[in-house]
Amino acid sequence: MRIKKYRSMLYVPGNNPAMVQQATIYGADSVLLDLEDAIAPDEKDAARDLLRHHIPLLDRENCVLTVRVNGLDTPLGEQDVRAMVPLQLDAIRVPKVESAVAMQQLDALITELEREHGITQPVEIHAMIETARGVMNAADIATSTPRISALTFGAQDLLADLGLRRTDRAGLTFPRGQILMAAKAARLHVLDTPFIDIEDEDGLRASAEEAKSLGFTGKAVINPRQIDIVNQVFSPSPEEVTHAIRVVGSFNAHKAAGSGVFALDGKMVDRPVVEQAITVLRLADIDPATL
Ligand SMILES: CC(=O)SCCNC(=O)CCNC(=O)[C@H](O)C(C)(C)COP(=O)(O)OP(=O)(O)OC[C@H]1O[C@@H](n2cnc3c(N)ncnc32)[C@H](O)[C@@H]1OP(=O)(O)O
Ligand SMILES: O=C([O-])CC(=O)C(=O)O
Ligand SMILES: [Mg+2]
Repeated sequence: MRIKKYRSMLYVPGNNPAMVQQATIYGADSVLLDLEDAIAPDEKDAARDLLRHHIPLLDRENCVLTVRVNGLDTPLGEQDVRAMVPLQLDAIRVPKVESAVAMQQLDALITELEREHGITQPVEIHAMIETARGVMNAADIATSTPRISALTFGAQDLLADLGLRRTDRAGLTFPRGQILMAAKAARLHVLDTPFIDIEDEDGLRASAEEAKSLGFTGKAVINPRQIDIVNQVFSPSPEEVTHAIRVVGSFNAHKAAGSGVFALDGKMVDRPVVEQAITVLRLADIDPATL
C-alpha cells in the first residue's frame, strides 16, 4: 500500500481549470482541491462540476488527492461529499468542524456512498479545527471515527472567530497546542495552516520550521513556489539520517550485549532516544527493522 506523505499540501482553487490540471506536477506530497473559501458563492456549482470532470484525468502516482468540501452545516457540504466520494479521493477535508457527532454523520454518509459506488479503498477524513468551539472539542473530534486520519489547524478562520487581527499571533498559541495534543493523543497526522505571504521565503521557512518543531506532520501551501521549502523543512537532513542509522545500529548491538543504555559521541542513548531516531528513519523511508 502507498504510504501517504503530507509534508506539503497545495491548495488549488477548484474553479480554475488551468490550475487544477497542473495541480499534481509541482512536487507537492498532496493537492487540496478547494470547493470552500477560495470559491465565490455563485461559482460553487461550476467548481464542483469542474472537479468531477478533471479529477479522473489527474496523474495521482506520487500525489495524495484531497478535496476541501463546503461546511457540513450548509446544503453545499453534502452535495460536495456526494459528488466527490465516487471519484476515489484519498481524503475529504472538512472545514470548521465543531463536534464529534458531525464527523460520525459524515462517516455514515461516506460509508453509504462507498457501498453504492463500489469504492474499496476507504476515503479518509481530515477535520479542520478553526473555530473556538472546534478547539474546545478537538479531543472528541479526533477520536469520533477511525475514518479521521488528520486534524488541521486553520489560522485565518480562527483569527476571525476569536475576534483577533492577523498580527495577534499570541492568541493562536493555546488553540494550536490543543489541536496538536488532540491529534497526537489519537495518533493522527496534524497539518499546519498556510503561510499566506507568498513573496516572503524567509518567513515561510521560519513558519515551517516552527511547525515542525512543534510536531506538525506537514503544512498547507497556497502557491507552487512554496512547495520546495516546505518539503525541505519537513524532510530529515542527510546528517540527521546518518546519525539516526548509527543510533539504531549501536542500540541493537548494545541490546544484543545486554545493555539498554550507552553513550554515542558523548550523549546518552536509551529507548526514547532510539524512538526519536526511528521517527527520523521513517520520514526518510528507511525501515528500522533492516538495521
Ligand atoms: C485561508 C484559506 O482558506 S487558504 C486556501 C484557499 N486559498 C487558495 O486556494 C489560494 C491558492 N493560491 C492562489 O490562488 C494563487 O497562488 C494566489 C492568488 C495566492 C497568487 O496567484 P498568482 O499571483 O497568479 O501566483 P503566481 O504568479 O506565483 O503563479 C505562477 C503560476 O503558478 C500557478 N499557480 C499559482 N497558485 C497556484 C495554486 N495554488 N495551484 C496551482 N497552480 C497555481 C499560476 O496559475 C501560474 O501558472 P502559469 O505560470 O502557468 O500561468
Ligand atoms: O488552515 C488552512 O488550511 C486554511 C484555512 O482554512 C484557514 O486558515 O482558515
Ligand atoms: Mg479556513
